[in-house]
Amino acid sequence: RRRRARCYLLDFACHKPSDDRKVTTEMAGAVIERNKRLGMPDYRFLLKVIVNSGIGEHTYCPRNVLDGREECATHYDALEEMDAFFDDAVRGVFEKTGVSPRDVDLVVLNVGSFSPAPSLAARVVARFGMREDVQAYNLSGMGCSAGLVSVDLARQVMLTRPRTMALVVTSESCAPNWYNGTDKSMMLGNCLFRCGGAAALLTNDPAYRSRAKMELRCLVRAHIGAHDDAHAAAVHCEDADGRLGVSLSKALPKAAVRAFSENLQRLAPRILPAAELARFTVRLLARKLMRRKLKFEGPKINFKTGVDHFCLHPGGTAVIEAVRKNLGLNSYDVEPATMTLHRWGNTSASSLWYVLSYMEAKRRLKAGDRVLMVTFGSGFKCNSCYWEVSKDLDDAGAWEDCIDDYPPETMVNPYTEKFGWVNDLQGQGGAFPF
Ligand SMILES: CC(C)(COP(=O)(O)OP(=O)(O)OC[C@H]1O[C@@H](n2cnc3c(N)ncnc32)[C@H](O)[C@@H]1OP(=O)(O)O)[C@@H](O)C(=O)NCCC(=O)NCCSC(=O)CC(=O)O
Repeated sequence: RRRRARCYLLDFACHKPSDDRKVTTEMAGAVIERNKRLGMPDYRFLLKVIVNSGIGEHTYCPRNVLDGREECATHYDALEEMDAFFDDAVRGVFEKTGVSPRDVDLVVLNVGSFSPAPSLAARVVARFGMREDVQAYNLSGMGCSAGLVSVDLARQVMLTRPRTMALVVTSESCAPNWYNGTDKSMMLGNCLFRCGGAAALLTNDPAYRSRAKMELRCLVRAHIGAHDDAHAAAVHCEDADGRLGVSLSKALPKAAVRAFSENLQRLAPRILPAAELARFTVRLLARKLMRRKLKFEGPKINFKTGVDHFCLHPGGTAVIEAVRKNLGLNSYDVEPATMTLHRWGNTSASSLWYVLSYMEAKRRLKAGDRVLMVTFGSGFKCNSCYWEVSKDLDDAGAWEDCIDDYPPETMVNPYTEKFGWVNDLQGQGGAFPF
């Protein structure tokens, strides 16, 4: 049973869409101009959010948006986006590892807001010619935290099956999910979410141990959906005019922190050294005895005593900042998440694999290092997992052609320079003189 409980990350690959799908400032301006429902206050709102979003000029959009068809996406558009991802990242992880699709025993796929029949997991099985006895699971509707739900599911199945090779496929569908209305909490999604995806091979087969990049030490899931405000923090819904989109509430960063502390309460005893836990207990008791009059500086519990690298979901600047403050991290610790947001945007559940890839490309990950992955998602959930790095890692992956440019000299994007004039114009309406 102990052998089956092992879970090795053999390798992973992140999707890099083709260059012609990049969302430049001009291209974003053209999409905004096309939406005739928007007025001057909406332009100002969009400008403010895009400028402060932490997103650069190299993120990717689906082809239908590029072609000006964001209001009338077809089923084919959604499938085309997924196929481009499969052909790049899924094929990529097979090529990197030399594992054949016919060696795969288990497929776990998560894509939140596109759930065709046959399922996308079945599409992967068919596209790569997998065996007839492959087990395929398809998760949807689970938001940005689903990547670790997939890892958990693969791990749970592996507990019952020795020598299993699992393919975990993680993405989000952007093509049919562009929001065309004027509800601010839903317009936010257009500014943050971008195309991306990742595929990872996990196994409990000890024969692969020496080739594995990391070994999973523990995985903890917290779900605070029983609280109404947390449940309503990220919702796929229609606005007052019946236009579909994802509503992100202003309370989302607060829900993230709440779910995070639930998660950490269970995670900390499993990953932190006894000395740090003892220090924290003493501090807690002292505070209780002094009836909370004692004031302590710094983080309540020091996660750096058990974690070398923090692989955080780049949900948005406010989400990264809330986690940074909560854990008492510095800018070096959150650099991988911040740079991922800048280069790729929020690619939902696959984001954390880009963050991990950044760490690897920067040669931060050395044998024996401990990596904490933390993701947040609708529900509201916080899932985390704790890995031990098996060897020094240096694969630049999807960052290969740009890793030396990060961190950039300035994180300021050119939106203010090009569209700052919307703040100078008076009035509520009017055309967008792009
Ligand atoms: C959107 C931001 C980049 C904006 O940054 P700013 O520094 O400009 O912050 P700010 O608070 O002043 O916000 C600017 C303006 O946007 C408005 N604003 C902010 N958040 C809003 C929201 N959710 N709905 C409606 N309006 C909103 C503010 O009121 C303000 O308007 P005014 O100027 O009129 O007062 C940041 O707030 C941010 O990162 N928010 C979190 C984004 C988020 O929810 N990410 C999670 C994605 S979901 C995810 O990853 C997981 C999942 O759910 O599955």
